Amino acid sequence: MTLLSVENLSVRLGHRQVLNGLGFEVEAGEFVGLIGPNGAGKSTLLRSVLDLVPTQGHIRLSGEVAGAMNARRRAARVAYLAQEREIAWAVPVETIVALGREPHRAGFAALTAQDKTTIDDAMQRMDIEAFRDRIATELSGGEKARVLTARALAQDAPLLLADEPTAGLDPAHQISLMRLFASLAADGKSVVASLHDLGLAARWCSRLLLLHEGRIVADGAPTQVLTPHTLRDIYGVEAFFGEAGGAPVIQPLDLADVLP
Ligand SMILES: Nc1ncnc2c1ncn2[C@@H]1O[C@H](COP(=O)(O)OP(=O)(O)OP(=O)(O)O)[C@@H](O)[C@H]1O
Repeated sequence: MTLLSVENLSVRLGHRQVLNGLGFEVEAGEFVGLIGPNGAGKSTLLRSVLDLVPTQGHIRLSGEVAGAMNARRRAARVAYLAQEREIAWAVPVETIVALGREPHRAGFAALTAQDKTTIDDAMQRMDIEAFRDRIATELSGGEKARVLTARALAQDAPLLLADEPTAGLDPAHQISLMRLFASLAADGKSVVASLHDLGLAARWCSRLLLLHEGRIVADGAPTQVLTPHTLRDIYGVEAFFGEAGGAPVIQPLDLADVLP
């Protein structure tokens, strides 16, 4: 089943043409890494799906035109983790995570047993149970990131869009998150995550979309997309390519114009 369909998507912000006629589909069960250098258009692409920027083209969520949906209907189909990790409200962590259940609740109805189970599950997955009663604004950057990810998970939408979800996380929590996203995909959901860590992207994503200057320049399996050629041409780096435990290992080493 196609959870996201993007056709001929263009976005202009101010005087800049940020996205240029993008097209791709995301099927249920995919963990797609959205990669590309700074300014390539990754956040803008994710924000387009949420109708947060003016777009031209066609975006469908589970077959339905995204722009025509009200916020509640959209939230039932797609959860979004924004790049900004600020939490404005000085309320307990659990209250922030519970906001993820809003699209499933009628008005100010109390949380159901199902809501509570989903919230507990999201907190456990993000390893934040220990500080469920702490005030969210008083947490560290990485802890806040985990709280906001838990909120997106609690939304329990079939598609999760995450903007640099591993930023600010320590290595163990980065790997846990990539494992979690891979397991969500294995359960039939889809995740599209923008990533700068090419090693994590290569190892855990089922597919990579490489953006450059507002266009998709490669789309496919990680080893097809991340080649010495694309790393040099698009990122301007030389990298080590290897393999461990049946998955690719990619480690950028130096700037392409520095190495002999
Ligand atoms: N409101 C805006 N007005 C004008 N240009 C903008 C606006 N927002 C973003 N841009 C430009 O659009 C381009 C793409 O930005 P975007 O944030 O989508 O890139 P990105 O791939 O997510 O980058 P990064 O990896 O640095 O987060 C950038 O050149 C940026 O300067």
